[in-house]
Amino acid sequence: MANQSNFQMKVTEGNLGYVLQDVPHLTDYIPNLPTYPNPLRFNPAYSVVKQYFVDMDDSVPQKIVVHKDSPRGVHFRRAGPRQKVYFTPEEVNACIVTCGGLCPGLNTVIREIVHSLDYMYGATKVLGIDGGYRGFYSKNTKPLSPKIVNDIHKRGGTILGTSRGGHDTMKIVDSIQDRGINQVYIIGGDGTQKGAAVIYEEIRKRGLKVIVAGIPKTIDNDISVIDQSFGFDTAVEEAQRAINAAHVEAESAENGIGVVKLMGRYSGFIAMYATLASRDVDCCLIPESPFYLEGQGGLFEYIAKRLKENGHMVIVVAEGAGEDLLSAKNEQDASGNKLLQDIGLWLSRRIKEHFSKQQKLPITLKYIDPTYMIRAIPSNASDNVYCTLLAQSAVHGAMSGFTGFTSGLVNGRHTYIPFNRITEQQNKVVITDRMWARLLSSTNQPSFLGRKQLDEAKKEQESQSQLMDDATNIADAKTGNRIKK
Ligand SMILES: Nc1ncnc2c1ncn2[C@@H]1O[C@H](COP(=O)(O)OP(=O)(O)O)[C@@H](O)[C@H]1O
Ligand SMILES: O=P(O)(O)OC[C@H]1O[C@](O)(COP(=O)(O)O)[C@@H](O)[C@@H]1O
Ligand SMILES: [Mg+2]
Repeated sequence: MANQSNFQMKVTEGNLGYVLQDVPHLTDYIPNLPTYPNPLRFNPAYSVVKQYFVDMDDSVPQKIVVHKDSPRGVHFRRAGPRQKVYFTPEEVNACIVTCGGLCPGLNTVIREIVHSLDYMYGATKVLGIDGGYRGFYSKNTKPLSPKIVNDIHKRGGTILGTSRGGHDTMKIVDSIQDRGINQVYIIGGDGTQKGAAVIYEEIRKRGLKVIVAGIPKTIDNDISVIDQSFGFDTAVEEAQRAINAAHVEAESAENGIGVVKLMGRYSGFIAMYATLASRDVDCCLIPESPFYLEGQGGLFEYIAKRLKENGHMVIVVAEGAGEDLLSAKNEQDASGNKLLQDIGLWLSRRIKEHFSKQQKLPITLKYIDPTYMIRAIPSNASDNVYCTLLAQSAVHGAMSGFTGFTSGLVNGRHTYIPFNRITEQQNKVVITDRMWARLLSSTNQPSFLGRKQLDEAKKEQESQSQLMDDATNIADAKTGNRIKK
């Protein structure tokens, strides 16, 4: 995608190294907007809650582990309802769009946006955009009401449909303007949030009273800043069924090997957590940790060892793992994401060839690819609650006039995160971190890394956190705008 965002983050500094990386507000570019008392004041469910409204100055720290003398660091605006709102119920004309790949919980988020707008704020005009970004300009809208969406959280997928590619900023904003839409809820991953950022900028350029609110979606958990993405918990849980099947198959055969491929194009979180949860996995391969097959310390040597020790083994491989081992095709999907070859199939073939032909050790290998089955299921109970709170936060933020934000959980608190922080880098498993060490110690697999690679990985991690700290600390105190180095 060629679109580049020029998102200018609002930064406020306080005492003791406190930095608020704030989100835009309608009043930043439209002065003298009328405000109204939040209707939740009169809502019997919420009016009795002490301090239900969030203080304008509440913020949530990005880092919670700090040292005695260290600066307080980056904070995000705390999500939640404010005393004043910037829309009357009759005025709200909202729309919802889902983009990118499927993820458990999409329907729950749609449901809860519609319900929150209606039951909390009395806003009844909500449109569904059909089939992702291109639906804004190429398809009819679908009216959404609490009744229409009432049961959708029990279904997988998205009732609105989704797509990759098709992001045409001008056509999308023209459509928003022509339809008189004033709240745009955009549910999607890193690509989608980049698209949302450019839509917000164009809306601001045109001076429109239109909110752009993002809700982060990624089954791969590859969105940075937030604690975890919705649907991830469901995916890890569902992956257990495939791993169990692989284990049963492997255990029942002489020299049985079960190979399970899980999603994770650039980030191996599903594979890592599914492995840690299962305890039946002997080896987990992820994109962040390169591996090799032959020779000392390689995968074949480890497989031979496990088969000798235990008679069977289970391998979990994330779809983006071992990319350097496969011949590159350089193909992309409509959104510009790399199209990957099937690492699971390739690995299974190579293992069979090695053991049956070269080692003359008869093995029985079963390859299970549950990827789309995992992604297509409805969200589990805890993801449903999470989706509900994310959707409610987005609606509170929009009604309070905040815009250009993604609603996300940071250290267990709901926040509004500026788009640029969500899109600037991808969340990846850090192989020099404790979690990957826990995994290595639970499977006892080789790290496949030499001393040199470990040092390089550590250096890269240090320079990344240095970059983050630099970016965080440099802010123009007068204008509150970020200064680029
Ligand atoms: N840099 C970008 N600028 C504008 N739109 C983008 C950008 N990257 C992706 N998109 C759009 O966002 C949508 C979803 O992106 P995609 O990468 O497929 O999924 P995800 O949002 O799940 O990462 C697509 O319609 C795509 O055209
Ligand atoms: O076949 P599709 O629809 O392109 O989806 C496959 C990809 O979707 C993902 O699940 C996640 O992609 P997004 O979060 O970018 O939508 C990847 O793990 C996977 O490679
Ligand atoms: Mg993506």
